[in-house]
Amino acid sequence: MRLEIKNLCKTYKKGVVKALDDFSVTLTPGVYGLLGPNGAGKSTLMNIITDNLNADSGEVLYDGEEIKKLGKDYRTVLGYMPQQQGLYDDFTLNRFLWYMAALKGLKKKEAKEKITSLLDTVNLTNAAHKKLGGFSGGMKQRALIAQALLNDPKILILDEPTAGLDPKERIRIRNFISEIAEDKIVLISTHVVSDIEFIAKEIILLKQGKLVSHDTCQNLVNEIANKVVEVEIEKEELKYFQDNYRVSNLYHNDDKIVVRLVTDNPPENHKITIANPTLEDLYLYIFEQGM
Ligand SMILES: Nc1ncnc2c1ncn2[C@@H]1O[C@H](COP(=O)(O)OP(=O)(O)OP(=O)(O)O)[C@@H](O)[C@H]1O
Repeated sequence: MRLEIKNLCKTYKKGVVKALDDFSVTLTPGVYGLLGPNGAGKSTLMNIITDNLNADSGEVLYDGEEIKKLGKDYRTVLGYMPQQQGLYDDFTLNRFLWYMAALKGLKKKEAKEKITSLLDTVNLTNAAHKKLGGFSGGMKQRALIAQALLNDPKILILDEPTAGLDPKERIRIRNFISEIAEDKIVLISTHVVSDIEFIAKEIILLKQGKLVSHDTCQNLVNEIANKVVEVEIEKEELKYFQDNYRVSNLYHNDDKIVVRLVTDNPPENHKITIANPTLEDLYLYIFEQGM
């Protein structure tokens, strides 16, 4: 199974805003993390992949066939969790899931089984008869994930699935995504590096609509080997370092401060220790400009 995304371009406001700029990548079963800052083009890409938005040019192919031509056949293999918006606040969760199951064309028996098991999976069985309007942010996220899985999709597109979740829920959802990903193509967009650092087989880095890089987390962080350093500084020096370096972390050590920097040019005249780079360091290296 393959999803080929080829040379996508998309602009808004009559070409003034370039949201996607010749973006290409091929996905096979497994989890992909789509990482980029606000406005990078993540939602635009997901909307095109889910056929909710037309690209200006380029195409998306599912097993060699254009998704536009596949139409309904493509929708039956697709699960999409959009960002929280327009939830049916007056619906109970149960009614919402039955409604979504009907839209996806599930038979009654199939829908009943699926809804029961998904409610358990997302830990919302006890809330099934409560209205969505009274749900917390985390509960809404879990309801949206459940609806995306109703048709047992082969391609699962998740737009910031852990936004608004507390750490316990975040871990639960992350493990669950990892578990179900075996025979699916799962694309997760996020700003939160830890959501995908350990479960993604590849990370796709998107900046101003352009593909910066896509590779395993290990290969990506290897690109900044020797560029991550811990430096012991005086308190008075902190502002200088914050203004002139990418500071990915800092902590106090007696009367000194230790700053973690991601840099091509480590400071001289300081005690420096080379540190093991993380995906968060890489994110900062790529997306924090002008340093
Ligand atoms: N309907 C629209 N009309 C005009 N400009 C838009 C529209 N949708 C998105 N944009 C612009 O296109 C660019 C990409 O936006 P997009 O929402 O795809 O990015 P994103 O990476 O998903 O951002 P976020 O993380 O904030 O959701 C941004 O500059 C955004 O302002």
